[in-house]
Amino acid sequence: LSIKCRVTVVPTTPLVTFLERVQETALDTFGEKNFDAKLYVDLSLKLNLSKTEKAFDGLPRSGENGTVSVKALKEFIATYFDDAGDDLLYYDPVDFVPEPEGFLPKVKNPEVRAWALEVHALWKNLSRKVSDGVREQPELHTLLPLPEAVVVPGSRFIEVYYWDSYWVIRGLLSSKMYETAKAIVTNLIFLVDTYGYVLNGSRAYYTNRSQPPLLSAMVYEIYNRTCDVELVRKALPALLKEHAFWNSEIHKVTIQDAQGCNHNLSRYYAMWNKPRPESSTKDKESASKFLSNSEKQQFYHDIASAAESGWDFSTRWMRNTSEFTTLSTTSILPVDLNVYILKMELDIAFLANVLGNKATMESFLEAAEARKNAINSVFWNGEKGQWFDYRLTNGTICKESETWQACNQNQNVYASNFIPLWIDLFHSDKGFTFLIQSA
Ligand SMILES: OC[C@H]1O[C@H](O[C@H]2O[C@H](CO)[C@@H](O)[C@H](O)[C@H]2O)[C@H](O)[C@@H](O)[C@@H]1O
Repeated sequence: LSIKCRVTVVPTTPLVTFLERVQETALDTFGEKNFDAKLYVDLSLKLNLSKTEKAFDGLPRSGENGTVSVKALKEFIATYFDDAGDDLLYYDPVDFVPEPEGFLPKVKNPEVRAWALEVHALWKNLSRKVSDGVREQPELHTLLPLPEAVVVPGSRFIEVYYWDSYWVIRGLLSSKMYETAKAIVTNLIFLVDTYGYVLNGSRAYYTNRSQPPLLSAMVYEIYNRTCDVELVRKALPALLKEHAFWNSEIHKVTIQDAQGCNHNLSRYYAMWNKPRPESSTKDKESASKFLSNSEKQQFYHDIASAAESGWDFSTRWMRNTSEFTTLSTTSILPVDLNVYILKMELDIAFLANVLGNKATMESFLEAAEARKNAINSVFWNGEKGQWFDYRLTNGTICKESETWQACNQNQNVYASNFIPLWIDLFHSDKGFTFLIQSA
């Protein structure tokens, strides 16, 4: 009756595959000290891929392992590639002013205000625009051609990230930078239109997974500040598509409670079963303990799914908390993901109402009610006053449904056990009352 869940794999680009080879060679040549695998998959080509590959294959190699010398590899990289980050240009955000009018009116302490203004000034440092070259010849870049200006997390993360954008937007709204906030949402909608979901980040090697789904929360926050109905009109179809993605066959799991009631919940489930290109050398080393190809593939799938959770990497996803190779992200129903999807359902209902679309509003209020019940039936633990992640008995097997067992709740304490308190719906009962009483 049960069948093995197939892992859908979203193929990457020939450029990413080639850059992984360069990455591996660089590790052999330059050694582990200060090695950052991501740097190599962020390089962009100066010439076309076949010419570059030909030159790479022609590099002189020596010794048993065919090592390339430091000098030859440095020369090859300088000749054939632009530096990582060269394809993203510094950008002056249109709505940035050094001290916005009405900035954080409740913050009176002068030192805290000065610090807040320093943080505010970071928006200028972190704003970028994808260069025209990426749009003209996308095959030379792993950076994706987003249409609008972007705000990047910074440091080695020189592309847009999905869930980082939520906090970026919260900050931008405090800084009164509404246009920049809307541009970020436009980019994320572009990703949904192009791929069917918001990618982990705007790189060709991130197309196989998403990240904690907070797009609806971004639209909701912006609408509350700006009352921009056009933004809502543009966003709603993308939000409906994203909701379908997180409830798709691979993400959705049904749990039957003791009363025989079925509850649908979602899990992280990347569409990938190979090393992550941005950390390929590290992932291969971690997987070297497994002998069979299918065990390796399962492990890679769970690594990419942990990256999809935004919690890469936490003991939360491990069967044995001291052994990384027991990572089993896809066999866990996470509290936080389901709360984000519940929030998405409530936001969609709210936004549909803004557009006068009553049918969508009603169907999403119903979906939210069902998920709230599922969260309380499957995750809530009255004795401990928390919502716990739920371990599936056999996550890789697709069954019609699985019967709830108390022993499958992971009773370790993580911040995510309290995420339901983010949603007003949970304030009147359970954890909130419990926390107030304990306090
Ligand atoms: O701030 C950006 C993100 O940084 C971390 O994850 C990202 O880097 C990983 C390795 O380079 C990659 O595998 C992962 O998919 C990326 O999202 C952090 O864990 C994320 O929470 C954060 O969004």
